[in-house]
Amino acid sequence: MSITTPRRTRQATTAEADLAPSAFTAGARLEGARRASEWVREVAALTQPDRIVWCDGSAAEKQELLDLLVEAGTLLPLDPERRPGSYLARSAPSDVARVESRTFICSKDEADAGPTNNWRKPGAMRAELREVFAGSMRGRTMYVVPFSMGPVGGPISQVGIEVTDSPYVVVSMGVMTRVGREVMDLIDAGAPFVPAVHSVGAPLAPGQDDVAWPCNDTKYVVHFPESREIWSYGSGYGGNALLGKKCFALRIASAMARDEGWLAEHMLVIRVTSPEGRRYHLAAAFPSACGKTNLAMLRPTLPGWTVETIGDDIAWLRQGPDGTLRAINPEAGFFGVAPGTGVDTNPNAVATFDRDTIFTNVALTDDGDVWWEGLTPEPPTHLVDWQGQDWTPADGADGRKAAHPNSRFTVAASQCPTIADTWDDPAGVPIDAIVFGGRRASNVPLVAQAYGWEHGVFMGATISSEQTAAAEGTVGELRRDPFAMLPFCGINMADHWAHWLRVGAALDAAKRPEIFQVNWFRKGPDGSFLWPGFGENARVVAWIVDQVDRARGAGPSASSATTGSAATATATPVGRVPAPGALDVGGLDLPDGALDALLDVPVASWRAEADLTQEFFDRFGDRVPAALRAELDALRERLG
Ligand SMILES: Nc1nc2c(ncn2[C@@H]2O[C@H](COP(=O)(O)OP(=O)(O)OP(=O)(O)O)[C@@H](O)[C@H]2O)c(=O)[nH]1
Ligand SMILES: O=C([O-])CC(=O)C(=O)O
Ligand SMILES: [Mn+2]
Repeated sequence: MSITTPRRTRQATTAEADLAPSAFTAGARLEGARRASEWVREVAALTQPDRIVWCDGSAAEKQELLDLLVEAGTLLPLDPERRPGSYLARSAPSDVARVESRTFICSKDEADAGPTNNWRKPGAMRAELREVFAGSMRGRTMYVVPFSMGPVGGPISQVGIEVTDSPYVVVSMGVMTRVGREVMDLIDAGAPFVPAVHSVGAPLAPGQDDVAWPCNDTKYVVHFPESREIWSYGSGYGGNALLGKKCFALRIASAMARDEGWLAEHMLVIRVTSPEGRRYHLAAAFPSACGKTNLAMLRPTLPGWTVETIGDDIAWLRQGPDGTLRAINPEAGFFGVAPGTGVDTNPNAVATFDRDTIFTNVALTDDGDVWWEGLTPEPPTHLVDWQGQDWTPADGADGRKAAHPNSRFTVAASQCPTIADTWDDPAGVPIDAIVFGGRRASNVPLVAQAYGWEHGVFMGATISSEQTAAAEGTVGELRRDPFAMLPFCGINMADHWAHWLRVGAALDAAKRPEIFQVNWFRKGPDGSFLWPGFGENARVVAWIVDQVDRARGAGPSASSATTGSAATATATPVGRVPAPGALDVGGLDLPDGALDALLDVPVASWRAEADLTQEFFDRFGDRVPAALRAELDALRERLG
């Protein structure tokens, strides 16, 4: 099979090159096959690729592209005995994470982007893009990738087309989304699609040799929320270049969701089964590199409990015909953080990427396998690091990492041993609890339950977290990351909160999810984590679902009764935390006083935090919903 579908394979002609790039004046969502090929022609006229290839998402096409990438030096095949069907990519050292300073929301009205986004006037941005994209694909092939976010044709799903000059992006999109003819058939039949243009921004002059990881120092990740368009330039890195993921499924989708009454969130989704066989679904929002993939693949240490994976990064939620809030995972793969992912912390992830995986910016072992900090307790005696340099444990002792802190694995969700049989149900799964989290060394308790939907939205709106390596910037710096959506919200963040209040109000109280906040990252005075985390987080999950049962009057579960506690929760100013004895810590080797320290709500620092919340809210002026201002007042009252 060829990587081209003959009907659509075509050379860009001079006549096309003369066409005015009217894609830049798109006002409404593009519809239908004619508009798809017209749009592709317009982009080609602007970017001037040597060749246009329409992708069909087949296995043969994938293999052809992989072979091409190996030949180009972008991918290094790993040892087929140790890691069948797997490859290592080393990016340019400057192209390793999302570029938030170069990410733009170009709504017509600046206030619709809000103070947390970089806004540019759409017209001015279009002019700028026209310049950088002009001829940007010269000497390269432009691939046309029709993709679906969510099961193809599902009631919560959406389709898009990404054109890209990066075969690495094509292969990755094939793992992360559903690519293929069925998607093109939907578009041919008139389904509206999100047009997404990507170029690495490295045109080749005739005869010029390519580099292994073409990219450009100038980068743009641009969204036009009203016309639902995406333009990305200069980067090959996941979150900047796989446009179905953050750009579409979060930034564009958050605008669609606001207009259409649903939710697009940076959330994992899991199915939890208690020892009595009761089933629950949790959706949890943590900022980048704060534990979503790990919670999504949790292997419970509590006997009798099961956790199954629905999604690890993005959820689309919508009220279903039965009145429950239903969630789908719009993705088809995982683009997971490698460092810290090991046999001890996340054995399910390790089993997932045992084959058919693309690793980016990890280290290479002498026997043709991969390694990174945390994969095994001890590093091999020799490695080639993520930049292709020799590395020994002595370098590690000097603080030189073998793998980039934001190195990643790209792998199909279907390979996960704990994937739920409902993970790709087009109708989604009914959500019982929503969890917000962040990386906080102090103040924020291990777990707290909101006093109601509005308080829960307040919790989500006020999350702060220490910055990680997933984006450029200073790692460890504390920043507000409301709903874990700070870098991903395509609308004014305060409007996102108002939208959550509306969605909650429209749900039947008996079916409305309970809202919680968690923090796996609280530290003791010696700077080490107080909570063991990972599989032990099942203990917190068990308390959460027991609280859900109680809120619904379903009565305590037998498993919670074994902890022998009548009152399961204690009211604190920030929410209900587990009452003494209510959190099952049996068999856990916690240091003396650790549990009290984990659940402590220090009033003085929370008063200071409330003042900071007021300052934060003030940045959004009168767009902050009155209900959230009232929640801040109520918090201050509880703090005394
Ligand atoms: N201490 C501790 N670390 C954790 C825990 N869960 C995850 N981590 C670490 O946090 C880092 C990121 O975890 P992930 O689960 O990949 O983060 P994510 O939220 O899926 O990140 P994105 O893909 O960037 O959105 C890894 O190094 C993990 O090992 C936990 O419970 N405790
Ligand atoms: O999008 C990416 O590059 C990876 C990711 O999940 C995040 O940063 O939250
Ligand atoms: Mn993410």
